[in-house]
Amino acid sequence: MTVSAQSAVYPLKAVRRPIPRVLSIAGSDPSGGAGIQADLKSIAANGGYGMAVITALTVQNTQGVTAVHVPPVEFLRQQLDAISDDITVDAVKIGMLGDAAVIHEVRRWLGEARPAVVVLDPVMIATSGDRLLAESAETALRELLPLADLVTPNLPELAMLLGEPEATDWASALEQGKRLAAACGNTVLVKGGHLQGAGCPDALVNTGGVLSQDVVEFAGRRVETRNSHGTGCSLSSAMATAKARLGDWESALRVVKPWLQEALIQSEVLEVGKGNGPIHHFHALRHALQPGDFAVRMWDAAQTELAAIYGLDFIQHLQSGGLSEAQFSYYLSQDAIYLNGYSRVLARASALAPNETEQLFWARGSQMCLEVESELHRNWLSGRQVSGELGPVTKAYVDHLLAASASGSYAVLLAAVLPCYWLYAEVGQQLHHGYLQAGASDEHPYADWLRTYADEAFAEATRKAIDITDAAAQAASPAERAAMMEAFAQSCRYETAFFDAPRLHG
Ligand SMILES: Nc1ncnc2c1ncn2[C@@H]1O[C@H](COP(=O)(O)OP(=O)(O)O)[C@@H](O)[C@H]1O
Ligand SMILES: Cc1ncc(COP(=O)(O)OP(=O)(O)O)c(N)n1
Repeated sequence: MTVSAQSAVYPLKAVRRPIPRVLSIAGSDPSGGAGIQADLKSIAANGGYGMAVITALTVQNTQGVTAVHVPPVEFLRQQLDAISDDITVDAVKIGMLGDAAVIHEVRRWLGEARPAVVVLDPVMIATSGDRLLAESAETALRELLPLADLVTPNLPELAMLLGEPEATDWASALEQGKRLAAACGNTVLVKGGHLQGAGCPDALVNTGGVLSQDVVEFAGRRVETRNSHGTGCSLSSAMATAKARLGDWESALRVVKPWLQEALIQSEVLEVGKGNGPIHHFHALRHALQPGDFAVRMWDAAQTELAAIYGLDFIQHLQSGGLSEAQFSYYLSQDAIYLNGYSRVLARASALAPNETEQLFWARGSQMCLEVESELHRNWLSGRQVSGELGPVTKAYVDHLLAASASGSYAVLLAAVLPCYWLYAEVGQQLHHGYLQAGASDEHPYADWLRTYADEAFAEATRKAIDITDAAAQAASPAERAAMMEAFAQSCRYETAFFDAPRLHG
């Protein structure tokens, strides 16, 4: 028996360039939405290493192009040679070329360097209507087309290259795509961006049998936005990158089209310029959570429940002293039962803790719950007429905590236990403050209880519990963070229900 490079049971894909080295030969857009600036972002966002040789400088923003400067072609050639003499170029994207001299120089270089993948975006006129290619250079550009593997004209460019009127419907656009592909002997990416309607399709067209069929269509929804500056540049450089990574044009467009669609959808967050703004190339990048960020999110999520708690009869009557003895006793008895369950859950947090400091913190919390429970029985419940039966809210709350503890996620468990620290400490401070402001009378029937709320040790433990939960969120995956928020919000709701339970069940 021999060991084979291929698995007999699993068809391994051929190894391709994991991070392709992609060169953009294009003009500069100082506003960053199109040209080489867009290409470099697009290449990086699609998993490539980007390089750029600048053909022309434009004076441009989101409102249009006001000037173009084409540097000497000798200097362009030096840049191209500097790259190909040193670096293996896995794919090239060609964009704005400016004039015929630049086109000839790029053509000569392509003939010598022979990069494996060449995508040509035949940039002629910007969406703003400004010329990016001298009229006299159109013939030279047509002659360059056969040197590309993929050509990506928009509909006005497709018409111009064929010398035909611009297509106004998708079927005619595809027919034009076929004619151009046949004439150039390569693949044409026909783009539906300039059509009207709710859809925005694209299609790969090749009449030479290279694709799975002559026309491979990719449906897409039109995004309602003005921010389409540089979509053509971004698409062509993304295609060059994805082709080098994935091996064929169809696989490439299958990943690039949804990426571009999302970049258009998310473009609003960038707020760049007063005209046609850029797309959001890095929409998939989530910013790393900073210390304190998750605590803020939890605090925001707790606001509705805190407001509800402050509005409860139980809290207002506890504050004023008008709370019935029966309701207060019910609350104390359920608190004692709850603390016993809560203690077990904190012991589980201690067992899951990643380090000794946190292990000790939760173990101390667990022990403290049992001490407070026995204190409740010794000092507050003895002599009171209470049933000691498990109430429905207490049961539901403890069941929720046990479920979080059974999830096996330390972070989710902490998010579930935190409201009992945080909301209780907040409510306690408010009640204590109100009691002091009202004169801290010894005559208040719940004076002894209200005084216990000012416990600084508990406030300190709460701050520590928030810090630990916040740090656990930083280490958690996005899905785990979502589960944390869910667990936290549910416990907040139970905190409200717990304070309201004496009214309903007491
Ligand atoms: N409003 C839009 N919604 C969704 N996709 C769009 C939109 N505008 C353009 N696209 C996509 O952007 C890419 C570039 O299209 P197009 O606008 O036709 O080219 P260019 O930017 O070269 O003028 C294509 O994949 C097209 O489908
Ligand atoms: C420097 C530069 N190159 C190309 C373009 C055209 O960009 P494109 O992606 O074709 O689309 P619009 O920006 O015209 O919508 C450009 N503007 N600048």
